[in-house]
Amino acid sequence: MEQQPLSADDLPIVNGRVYHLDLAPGELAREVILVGDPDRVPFLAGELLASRDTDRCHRGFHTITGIARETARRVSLVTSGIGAPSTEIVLNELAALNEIDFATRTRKAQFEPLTVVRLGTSGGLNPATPVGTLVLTDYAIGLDNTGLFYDIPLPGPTCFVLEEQLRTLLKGAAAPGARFGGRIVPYCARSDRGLLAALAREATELGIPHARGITVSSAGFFAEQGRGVARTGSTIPALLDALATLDTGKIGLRLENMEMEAAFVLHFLGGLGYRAAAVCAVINQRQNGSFVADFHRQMLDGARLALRAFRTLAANHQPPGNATGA
Ligand SMILES: O=P(O)(O)O[C@H]1O[C@H](CO)[C@@H](O)[C@H]1O
Ligand SMILES: O=c1cc[nH]c(=O)[nH]1
Repeated sequence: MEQQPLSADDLPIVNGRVYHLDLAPGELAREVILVGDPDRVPFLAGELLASRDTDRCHRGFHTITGIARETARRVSLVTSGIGAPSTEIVLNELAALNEIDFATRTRKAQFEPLTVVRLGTSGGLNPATPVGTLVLTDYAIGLDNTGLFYDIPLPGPTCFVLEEQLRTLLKGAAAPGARFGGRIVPYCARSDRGLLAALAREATELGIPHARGITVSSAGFFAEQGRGVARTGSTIPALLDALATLDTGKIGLRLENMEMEAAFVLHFLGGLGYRAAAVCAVINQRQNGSFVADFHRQMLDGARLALRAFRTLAANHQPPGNATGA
């Protein structure tokens, strides 16, 4: 059946470029490092790229594409902005750049999957994991509702168990009489297994302090992460204490960190059949209140892991591996 072209409203394209990122299709590499902070893009580009072919900045979304010095492979450094709603816009536009023929506004008959590593900062939930550690996300629990608008099958039975455990925990921890108690719906996603394994191997090989575990992706930074700064009430004031009691049982993984984008990235890109994983530095310990503001070293380490993992996957011609299994 012939495809209906996407309308100008479905996919806004201005002067041949996607509306928010201001990128044209040839300006995106198939391998992407996605960071929250736009300033991280020129920093990583300056440290890691031998040359650049694209440098665009629009609405705070900075993108630089070029050749990585260490791997001689083309990579795009892309800004997600903060949180799932901003990330949703960015990932849809990346997918459109990869899949849509801008001349006909129809989906190409064939396209290669993107490989995306989210590289960010996070708050530590496991007191045994020191500040400065890179957490490689095995599973991510989304507490934003952006992910719920994408009806993507469960990636496996472990995600089912984690969703149930978190749903029960959040419902039980809500403040008595809270208007929205029991109405925060968690969803679970996981990193591409091949990409995660490659990142872990590289981290071990390079001697970079790292841990693997579960990441909680919140809808905001303050009440959504258990910070009681505002003068309003909170639906789950004891969120951190509640999370600390979670026993994932047989799964054997701990909650390691809390940030704001990983779950949506893994959920959405996994649903497209793309490869995605998340690497986030622990920059503070939520249990003891510490916070460090200089994490350049960790961002460089994380980006190197991603570049090297991209090279390994390409050498092995490994297809995305998130659709089946646990
Ligand atoms: O360092 P980035 O990638 O922005 O990630 C973390 O930092 C921001 C909050 O300070 C959120 O985006 C959170 O996910
Ligand atoms: O505590 C933290 C630290 C970084 N990013 C977050 O979202 N939370």
